[in-house]
Amino acid sequence: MIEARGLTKRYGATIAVDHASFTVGPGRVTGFLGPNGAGKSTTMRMILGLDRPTAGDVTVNGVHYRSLGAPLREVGALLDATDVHGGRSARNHLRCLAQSNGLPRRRVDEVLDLVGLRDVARRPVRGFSLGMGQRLGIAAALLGDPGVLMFDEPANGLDPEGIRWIRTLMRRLAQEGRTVFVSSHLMSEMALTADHLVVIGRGRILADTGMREFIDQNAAGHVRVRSPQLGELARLLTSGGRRVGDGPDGSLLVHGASPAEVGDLAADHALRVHELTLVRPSLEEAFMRLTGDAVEYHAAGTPT
Ligand SMILES: Nc1ncnc2c1ncn2[C@@H]1O[C@H](COP(=O)(O)OP(=O)(O)OP(=O)(O)O)[C@@H](O)[C@H]1O
Repeated sequence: MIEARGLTKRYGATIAVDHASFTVGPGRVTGFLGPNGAGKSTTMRMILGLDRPTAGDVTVNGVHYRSLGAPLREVGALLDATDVHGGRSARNHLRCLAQSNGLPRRRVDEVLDLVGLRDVARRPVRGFSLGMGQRLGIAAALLGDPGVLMFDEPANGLDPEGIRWIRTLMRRLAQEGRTVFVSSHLMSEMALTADHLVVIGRGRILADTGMREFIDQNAAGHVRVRSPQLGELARLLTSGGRRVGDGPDGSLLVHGASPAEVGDLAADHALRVHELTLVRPSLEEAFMRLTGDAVEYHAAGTPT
């Protein structure tokens, strides 16, 4: 369990994290979302005692990270996977970590197996690809078999198979009852992985809610219709106060009506319908709606 109360971090005139209060509970994957510069890494660094809060407080299992007796047994974290001595082999890197944290040596081979690095365990880390480096970082996070895990952009550099692997791993860790807190900019991936979301924008917590609720509260779905009499159906819909737009491949997108309402209207006027699909809103749409005002850097021509 991670608990933040009024957590605040200032860097000079910049407020990186602004009175953030949230709880990350066990047994589920909690996604940590926010635009670039929103304060995610700063928050994670404060959880791990790497940055000192300007105000407020954050604890892991009720204790400040710096007060934990055996930190790696309580919290495993992947923050910056490149932060490894390049001349060492993967196995030696993990052995050093195990030794300095009083963890059993046999655990090193267990985690190497777990992340699929056993075959390259003797190779110097400097020759590792980005994806192999991510796996090694994850192995280090798992070394102490901790109940709380934090991953900052874990899918960074992973290929599709690797992305699926990390998703399955995180879900399994949560099913085992662990607290899993993960930041990512990959919305479609997050939609498949997280049960719960904490969303931050310009340092402030904008949402702390379940995945389904978050999407439903922040975006609306629409109905996709195909009909050989689409023009007529569109006229009926707009005169009834519905908003319509052009969809892909000559379909019509109807906003503010259910499939049943569109189907009934068509039937009432003897119009043939070839497709009637409810298109649910995506996490990406909901995220963009909520954080639109909190985005610091927009590319020219990007709708806000
Ligand atoms: N050491 C620092 N000194 C000064 N400002 C900092 C420092 N670290 C972070 N900041 C600022 O704090 C804000 C939050 O940064 P942070 O890296 O936490 O955001 P983030 O959500 O992790 O972003 P990203 O998604 O781009 O990784 C930014 O405005 C950043 O420039």
